This record gives sequence, C-alpha cells and structure tokens, in this order.
Amino acid sequence: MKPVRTRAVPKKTPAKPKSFSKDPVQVFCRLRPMQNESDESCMKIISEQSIQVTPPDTSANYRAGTAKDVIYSFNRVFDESISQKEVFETVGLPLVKSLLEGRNGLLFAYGVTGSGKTHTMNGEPQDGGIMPRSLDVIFNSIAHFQAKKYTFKADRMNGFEIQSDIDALQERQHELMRNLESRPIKTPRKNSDPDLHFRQPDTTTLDVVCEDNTFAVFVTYVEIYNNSVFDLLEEVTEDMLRTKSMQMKILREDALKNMYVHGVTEIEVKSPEEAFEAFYRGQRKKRMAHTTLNAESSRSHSVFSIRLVQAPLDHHGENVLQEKGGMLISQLSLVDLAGCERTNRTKNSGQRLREAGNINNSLMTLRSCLEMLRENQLTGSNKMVPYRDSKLTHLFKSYLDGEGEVRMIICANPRAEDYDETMQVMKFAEMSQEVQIARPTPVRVDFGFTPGRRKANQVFRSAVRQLQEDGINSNIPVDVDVVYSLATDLPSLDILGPDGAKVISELKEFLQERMKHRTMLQKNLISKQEQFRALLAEVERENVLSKQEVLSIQAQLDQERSRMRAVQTKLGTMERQYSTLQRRYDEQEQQNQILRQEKADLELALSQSAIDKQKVKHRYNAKVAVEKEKISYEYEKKLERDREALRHQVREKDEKIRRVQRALKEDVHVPSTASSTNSAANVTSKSDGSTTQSSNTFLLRTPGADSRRMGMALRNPRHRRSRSAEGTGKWLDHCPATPVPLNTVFQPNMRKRKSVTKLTDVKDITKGTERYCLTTQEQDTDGELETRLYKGDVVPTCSGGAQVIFSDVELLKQSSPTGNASGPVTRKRSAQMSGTDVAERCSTAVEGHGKRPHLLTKP
Ligand SMILES: Nc1ncnc2c1ncn2[C@@H]1O[C@H](COP(=O)(O)OP(=O)(O)OP(=O)(O)O)[C@@H](O)[C@H]1O
Repeated sequence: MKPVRTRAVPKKTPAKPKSFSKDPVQVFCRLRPMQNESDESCMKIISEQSIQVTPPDTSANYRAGTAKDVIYSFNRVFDESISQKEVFETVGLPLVKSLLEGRNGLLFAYGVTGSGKTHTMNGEPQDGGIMPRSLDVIFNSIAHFQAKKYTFKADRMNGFEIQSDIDALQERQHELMRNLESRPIKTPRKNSDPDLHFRQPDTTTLDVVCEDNTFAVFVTYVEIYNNSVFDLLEEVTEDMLRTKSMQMKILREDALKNMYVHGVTEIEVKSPEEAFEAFYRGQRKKRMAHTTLNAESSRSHSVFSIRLVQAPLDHHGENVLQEKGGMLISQLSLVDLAGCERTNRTKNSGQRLREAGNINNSLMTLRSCLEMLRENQLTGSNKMVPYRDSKLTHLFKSYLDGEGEVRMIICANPRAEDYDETMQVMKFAEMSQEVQIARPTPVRVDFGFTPGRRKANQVFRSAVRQLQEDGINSNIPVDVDVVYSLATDLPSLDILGPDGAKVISELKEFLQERMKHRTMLQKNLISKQEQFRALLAEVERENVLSKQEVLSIQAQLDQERSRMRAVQTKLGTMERQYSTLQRRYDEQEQQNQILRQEKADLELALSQSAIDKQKVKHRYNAKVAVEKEKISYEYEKKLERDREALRHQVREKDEKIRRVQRALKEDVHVPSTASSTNSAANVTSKSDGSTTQSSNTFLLRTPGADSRRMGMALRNPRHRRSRSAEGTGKWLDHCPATPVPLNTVFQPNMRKRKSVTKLTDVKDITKGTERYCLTTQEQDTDGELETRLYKGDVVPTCSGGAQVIFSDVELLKQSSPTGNASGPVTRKRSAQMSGTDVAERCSTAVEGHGKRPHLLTKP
C-alpha cells in the first residue's frame, strides 16, 4: 500500500517570541521516617499542602522565649509513608513530560544532612527514586522512535550536530573496534554499588512524543565540590582515581545564553541500564563520607542531566532530516544538593569542616539568588543577582534567569534534634515559591511534512514486504512530496447542446476556484518566502554568533597558549633553581656527614683521653700518698734527730755557760774568749758612734736569747736581695701588724705593692692584684726567729671573687753563730708545700685576719 499522499503545504512555524508567561517555583516537602521510635517529632502534617512545625524544648527559639508553632504551605506535603512511585508521579513525571515535549526542567532536592535527599533522588534498585524512574519513563516513551547511535553528536558547545548515516555508521564501527581492542579503565566497584539485577523498572509511558521525530538521550554527571565543578563521567587513569585528582571544569555560556560545563563528558545512552551504568560509574567517584549524622553523606552537590535531542524525519518518514534548525534539545537536571549542616552538631573537623563550609556557602548563595530574584520581581527593581558567587547558582543561571520549569523537593527529618536547621530549610522553601520563572516555549520548525508519515512509511514497507513474500512485483515508488497544482484539470469546454450556459457557468466556477487557489498559493508562497527569509536571517545570526564565539575561543586559546608558554618558561627556571638548590643541599649534606663523623671521632678520643687522665691521676695520687707517707716518716725521724741534736747543743751551751759562770766566779776577769761564743760580740764602737763589723759576721738580734732588742743588720756584700718576688705584677703584701724586724737585706723585692696587715675588703685582693705574699714569723725549736714568705698568684673566680694559688714558700731563718756552723742566716726555698697548709693559709688570707695568722712550723 502506498502511503497516503497528502496535499499538505509544507509550513514552517516561525520562531515563537519569548514567552512572558511565568510559573512559580513548585515546592514539595517530604518527611522521612524516624530512625528511632523514642525520637521526639516536631512536625505534624495538617493537610495535603501544609505542615505544622512545633519548636522542641531544645531549640534555640525555645531557649530565647520566641518559640511558637509555624505552619508552612507547599504544593504538596508527603508523609513518612509515601511511596517512591507516588513522589515521582507528583514531582518528577511532569518534568519528564516537559522534557519529552522539548522543555527544560530543573529539580533540586534540598534539606538537612541525612534527611533523605539522595534516597528521594536515587532510591534503591528495588524501589527507585526520581532519577531512575525518569529514565524508565523516557525510554518507555521514545522506545520506538530512537535514532541510531551517533546520529546526533555533541558539538562541545552545548549543541548537537546531525551526522549522516554513513558517518554515524563509521562511528559505531569505531566504537565496536575500540571496545574489542581495549578494555576501558573501569572504576572499581564499591560494595555499596547496587545490584541492578533486582531493579524494578517503572512501566509508565507518556504518550506525548511526536512520532515523526527521532530521539536520542544523552547523560552527563557532574559534581560541585568545594565550589569547583568535576566531571564524574570523565575517563580517568587509575592514579587520578586513587588520588582523586580530577580535572576541574569551567562553566560557559552558549550562543543562546545557556550555561553549560565546558568539555563535560556527554554519553549517549540507548536504554535505562546504560544510563545507570554511567550513573553508578560517576557515583563511585562522587565524594561521599561518613559523618556523625549520616553514614553515607554527600560532600558535594551532584547534577545528573538528561538531554533529549529530537529531530524530524524526512518526508519519507524514514531518515532524520539533515536540517539543524529542526532539532529540538531539552534538558532535565536532577540536583542532589549536599545537606546543610551545623558544625557544632556534626563535630566535623579538617577536610570535612572545609567541605561543610563550602556546602553551606553555596546553599547560602542559592538562597540569596532566589531572594534577590523574588525582590526584583515583587518590587520591579533590577538588582544584580549574585549567580556568580557560587558554581551551583552560576550553572543554573539560565534556568533561574531564563526559561525552565523549576521544582524543589524539600526533605525533612521530623525529629526534634534537626528542628533549628529544618526551620531554615522550610523558610527558604516557602520563600522560593514566590519566585516566578519564565515558562519554557519549545520552538518547533514545521517543514510541512505530512504528520504520521513514520507510521505510513512503516505500513507501506510492511505491505511491500508482504507483496514480496507473495511474489508480486512491489517496485512501487514512494512519493509523499507536497503537490503544488492550481487545481484539477479544466472541465470539458465543448458546448454540444442548449446547456452551453451550464458549461460556461461550470467553467466560470472552475476558473474562480482556480483563481482563489492561485491567490492562496501566492499567499502561501509569500509566507514561505518570508519564513525562509526569517530562517535565513536566523541562520545568519547563528552564523555570526558562531563566528564571534569562534573568534573569542581563538583569542582565549591564544591567551592560554601564551600563558602556558610563560608558565613553561617559569617552570624551566624553577626547575633549574631547584636542581641548583638540590646540588647545594647534597653538598651540604655531605659536609654535614663528614663533620658529624669528625665530631664522633673527637668525642671518642676525648672520652679515651679522659679515661687515660683519670687513670694517670689515680696512679699519681697513689704515688703521692706513698711519697707523702714516706717523707713524713723521714721528716719525723729527722725532726727527732734535730731535736735531739739541739737538746744536745743546749745542754752543751748550758754546760759552757755554767763553766763560764763558774770561771767568772772563780776569776772575775775573763779574757776575750767570749768573742767566739757571744752572739752579740765582735762589734766595735767607733768614736762617731757608727758600727763596723768584721767580714763574714753579722750583728743579729735574735728574738730568743737577745730578747727583742732591735738593731740594723750589717750589710754583707755577698748577699743579694731576694729575687723571689720580682716581676711586673702588683703584689698584695700581707704581713703581720707588728713584724719582728729582721734587720736583713733579704726582703722580697716587690716593685709594685700594696701592704695590708688584715684582709677586710675583698677588693684588696680582687682589684688589680696579681700576686699575693703572706708573711709569717715564728720561733723555731732553737728559739730562733723563722720568717716564712708564702707567695702565690691571684686568680679571679667565676663568681667575681679571687683565689690565691700558692706556688712558693720562702724561709728566712737565723741562728746563733755559736750554735750553727752553717752561718747566721739560712735561706731555704721550698716549692713543696703541703696542699692542706696552702689551702688553710689561702682561705685565711682571702677571708681576712680575724686573728693573727698561724705560724708555720714546718720548714
Ligand atoms: N523516606 C525514607 N524512607 C526510608 N529511608 C530513608 C528515607 N529517607 C532517608 N532514608 C534513609 O536515611 C539515610 C540517609 O538518607 P540520605 O543519604 O538520602 O540523606 P541525605 O539527605 O542525602 O544526606 P546528605 O545530605 O548527608 O547526603 C539513608 O540510609 C536512607 O536510606
């Protein structure tokens, strides 16, 4: 059977002017069931459209004393027992219908964290949410009208191109080869991934599609995380997946002022299952996290977009018309917003806290945009709406500012703990209902083709097939072209009888009909010409816009290239600097290594030498102790011997004296034999009173025998002054207050000195004094005067005082010429002072004399 040949004149509907009719944002509210039976509810549904919220005792309102019941009204309120299907039919299905009819739609799921947004949007495989049901309905509705894959191809500027059958076929073959050759990188399945085998598809079919069109479905899935857009369907390497370093996407505006994600992966799907496969692939990359309030909380806003592309079939009702103008693109965006949350409840920190901050900020911007839109619409003002403050609002600018059907489903958890946050959500939702959005008006171009041509073609083809099967020649041409003719053929003009007038009137009628028809065709032609001109103008406009866009993209590209070059140069410089620094660091590290080694060696040597020193010290201490003992023993013995000798001498002297006395008694005049025995003898007085002395003799006043008579020592050229105190330093001469005059030249030679008899001021010893001399005088065992000079160096101490380190003892001793053959004065020097004696003297010296200094008894 030949398809119906119509006489329809091809009409092209001119582009409709922008619709000025507006619809408010439709808002629905869904309560989720309580988790625990013991939880207190703060919400009560009072009608299909209204809900009452009562502040619990724990709420901020209650505490502030401003608590009161509030009733909120929405397009519909769903209670806890509502089914997913019912929610879909009320909220989602009208949007799917609009999509199939070529209108754009946007659905937000908004609410506090854990209130059931994801549950409402996605649901479970057994009981799907709005998204899977929408896909089911779309594919059910276009099932028989789908275009072959790759008939439509995304042009990456938010538009589509129609490919020829051959190109589409080639692409299909390439895809097949690709799939055979390489296994695509698959994101690992999570345990939480649903098993689609148990899926219960929605069987609803909408009978609104234009049957003479062909359809294709494309899906994109993006997330807005920390105010950046990421493509969840982008093919990523395993590394990128592991490190979650996906590339950020930018938002752009197309020629028709629609916002889109530049370079987003748009996948053509031929069945709901293919769409789910893509969705769950993206879902695995979506940022989810466990929080206090939700075990699987979305940390980003996710946008799953379904784009439906439809284009009319040609006049045969068989192939897609290769006219870009006939294409109609509609989009449904399903947005699962991340839940608003108060950080003091979630106890989030670190990355979770930053995410929560970004989520709350973007939701706040959405709120501000809708508030500003409402204000502009109510007051007629034209304040700037801050779409660009957040990627979320920027992406949906074309809906809010332009055309589209916007709906919002508020998910609420009725438990009392969520009251404060839920109130904010409710207020925002109620306010949103006052925002008006322009009603979308799909522009369909009428090419004047016969409606129902697809069906006619199908019937015709099946008839041809049937004829062929029956063996009948079925080469029947198909022609459904529009017929342009003035009318049917002229009626017969032969006037054969008296009824010629009738023929003439018929002819007249025919001609009038023809003239009418001609006028109609002329009008039609004129209107077609106008439409064509308008179409041409539109095409030209699009062309100009495209050229402008190309130019701007070109300029951007150039800019990007030059920026990239600059960055590369900088990178090169940085790399060089880095390698120099790295080299220096390595050298330094080597140096440090060597120094550390040397330090370790030195420390080892030091500890070894300390051990050696300790050993030597022990050895010498032992030796010194032995020597000391030995010397002291010998000294004791010698002392004993000396005493014995002295006693012997004393006895002899006594004996001599007694003999002298006896002799004196016996004989009063005694010759000058006493000169050899008298210690004060052999001094002759001169007439001028000066004293002279024979060589090698002294006139000495000993404190013992001669009592305390003073006299000048005779000078003996053989004797020099003591050199023991020579030197440049300043001396502190510490001598007794009343020294026994020695009458000797053997005085210490202190050029610079300060004499003290008592050390009362520490400054005496600390200020400028370098050397110290302590003079003591005492009697020896023979009763002779023994003068000792203890000399030492003054060394400052760290506490600001001074200490004296004795280094020398000088002994000045005199004895009677008769009692000691070795001479009248014996000078001994000793550097061997007992440590304890020196310390005693030293402390006495430094602290000052409280009493007379001790006299040393040891030589
Ligand atoms: N209406 C409901 N019926 C049954 N279970 C529900 C319902 N709403 C939510 N739930 C359950 O509550 C839990 C949290 O829900 P969901 O993940 O959808 O919350 P959300 O609002 O998306 O949270 P977030 O903003 O943190 O991502 C899930 O286990 C979900 O199955």
